[in-house]
Amino acid sequence: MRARTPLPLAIPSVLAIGFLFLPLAGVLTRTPWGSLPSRLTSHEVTQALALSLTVSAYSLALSLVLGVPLAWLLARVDFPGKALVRSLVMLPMVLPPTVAGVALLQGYGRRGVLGPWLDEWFGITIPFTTTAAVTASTFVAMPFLVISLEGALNGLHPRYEETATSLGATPLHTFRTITLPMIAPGLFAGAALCWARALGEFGATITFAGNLPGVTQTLPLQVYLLLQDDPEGATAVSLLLLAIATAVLLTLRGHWPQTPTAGGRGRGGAGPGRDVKDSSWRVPGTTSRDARGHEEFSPRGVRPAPAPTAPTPRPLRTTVTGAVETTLTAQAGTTIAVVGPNGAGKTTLLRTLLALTNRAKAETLTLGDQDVSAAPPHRRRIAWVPQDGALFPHLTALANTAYGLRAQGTPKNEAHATAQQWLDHLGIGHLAHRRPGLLSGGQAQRVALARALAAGPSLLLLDEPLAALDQSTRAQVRHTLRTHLADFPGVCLIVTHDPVEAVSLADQVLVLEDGRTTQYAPPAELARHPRSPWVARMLGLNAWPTEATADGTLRLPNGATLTTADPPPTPGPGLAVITPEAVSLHTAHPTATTSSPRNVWQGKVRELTSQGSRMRVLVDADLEIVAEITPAAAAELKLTEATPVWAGAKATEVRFVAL
Ligand SMILES: Nc1ncnc2c1ncn2[C@@H]1O[C@H](COP(=O)(O)OP(=O)(O)OP(=O)(O)O)[C@@H](O)[C@H]1O
Repeated sequence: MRARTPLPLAIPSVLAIGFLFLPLAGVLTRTPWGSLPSRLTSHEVTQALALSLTVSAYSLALSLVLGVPLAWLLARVDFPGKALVRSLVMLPMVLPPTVAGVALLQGYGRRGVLGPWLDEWFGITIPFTTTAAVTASTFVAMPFLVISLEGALNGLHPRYEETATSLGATPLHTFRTITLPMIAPGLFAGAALCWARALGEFGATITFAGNLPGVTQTLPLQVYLLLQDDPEGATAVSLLLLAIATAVLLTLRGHWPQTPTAGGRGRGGAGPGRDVKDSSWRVPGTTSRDARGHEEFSPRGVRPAPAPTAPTPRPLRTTVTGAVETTLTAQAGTTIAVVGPNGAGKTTLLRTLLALTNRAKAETLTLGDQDVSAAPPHRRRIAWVPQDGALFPHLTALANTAYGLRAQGTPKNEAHATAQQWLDHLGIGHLAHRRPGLLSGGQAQRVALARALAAGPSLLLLDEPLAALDQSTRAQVRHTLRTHLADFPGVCLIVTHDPVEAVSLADQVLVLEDGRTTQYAPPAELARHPRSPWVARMLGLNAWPTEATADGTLRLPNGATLTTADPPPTPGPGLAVITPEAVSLHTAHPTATTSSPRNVWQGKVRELTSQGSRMRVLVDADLEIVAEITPAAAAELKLTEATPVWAGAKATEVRFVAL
């Protein structure tokens, strides 16, 4: 239900509307409707109209040629004095037009800064010519195009262009096929505003170009002239300008940059900011089961089509230095999970391999027998699937999937046929003609994977591919990923925060902490010998850095000691690890009971969470320790937050991992 408009807001709003509308109503009521056709078809008016259209068209063309690159520069390049340049661009928007005319005279007039040179070198005189009218119009109108386009470019997340590049598109191809279509509404709106402003330009034109019929006398100038001895004629021409301006605004409806329209710019696919749980973008008539990506792996019971031709297997060898330091070698067909705390450098590592950042450098990057360390992003054959998929919203699932092949020069029919095979292979062939805006999060992720695989990469980079999906879709897409990564002959790096994903999808786990490699090992090795407290905790274990002493006890940083039944043969640093299931909880000191663990801590329950059919209890003692117990045991102990408890672990349950 819509909220009622509050009266204190409604009254000034109505007044504002009246204030704006009244003068326009005046024009409408005072227009000499009877003589309107003859007045508007008179020689003077048609001549001025033709001149106005010519001047505004040239002005638009000039603004596009100069303004588009300038907008791109302002939006995409950091350079000294950028704020100053932006202010300069906006200045003509706020400058009184007559002042703009005076400035133009001082710049390009006969006695201006550039005028004498133009006259001397080229014999060109600008003032009081049609060129002057075009110059004046461009001066005041171009800022509208630049500002509007800069806004559109800023609103376009670079992820789209970067993904296109990773699929093999050259910068020019990316600009033509991704940037331009995606900023088209902003460009269109900016161009229309620029043209309309040029059409209505008066002050700068009359000052710099004069009022010469057939040369510089545009419609606004004619209105001014007519007003002096034919007010009705002025009203008639004003109506013409009013009609043109209204037509422009009506055409622009819904094309304003930043207008939050459904499926608008930058929101296609699982685009940035998209809530994949939002059901509003589902296809009408599809069941939630369909729209959430369930049961679609084998639509209509058909087995997924076989994979189209795959690239030759290529192992990976790389050494990365800078903000991230790591050395990786992996056999072809290996899936590597990249894990680590927030800010550890996982995304930076992927962007380094893609050559999309200068914060770190792949000193060596060899894929198979090819050294691509110095190759630009589009020649590396490294396909990237960003976290949200970044499907190109203006292309269908099929065209998205064919994008890499098309960018690499494959003819359209062939590329589309191969793309269809990939979509079939991933079980989403029936969605080929849908735009990303009509795909669910799970479907969009599969299309993004199909698009990456279809480009024939040697290295596949997946940045948290399941992060934006809800739990049940996540399980489905994980299954799809596992199936298809098993077939992928190159190396695949998956960034993830989810230990289940790391363990279930990967052959190797790369642990990054603070930009450095803590561990690079198979998941089982990670579980057996976690090399840092973070790794152990990621795997759900209790772990503390410790120092094994000569007497066989483990000394913790806070001075406390742990007793282990299996003391290390030599003293040294390591991790003390206890599984949560091995921690027992008691309401009294356990020495008073039959079971008597050698390690006992007194503390308070800080947090209780359920984990499947078990309860995880976080206890604050001298150290933080997690116990995993049954709900029945939790109920028996009457555990709630802040309940005082004793936590115990037998010496046989304390494991020492040497570092
Ligand atoms: N463009 C940048 N300029 C400077 N520092 C950056 C830039 N991007 C990221 N960083 C910093 O680099 C470090 C690593 O960031 P990165 O995004 O690679 O981490 P991450 O492991 O992917 O983190 P998360 O798990 O939160 O996504 C962080 O400290 C981050 O603040």
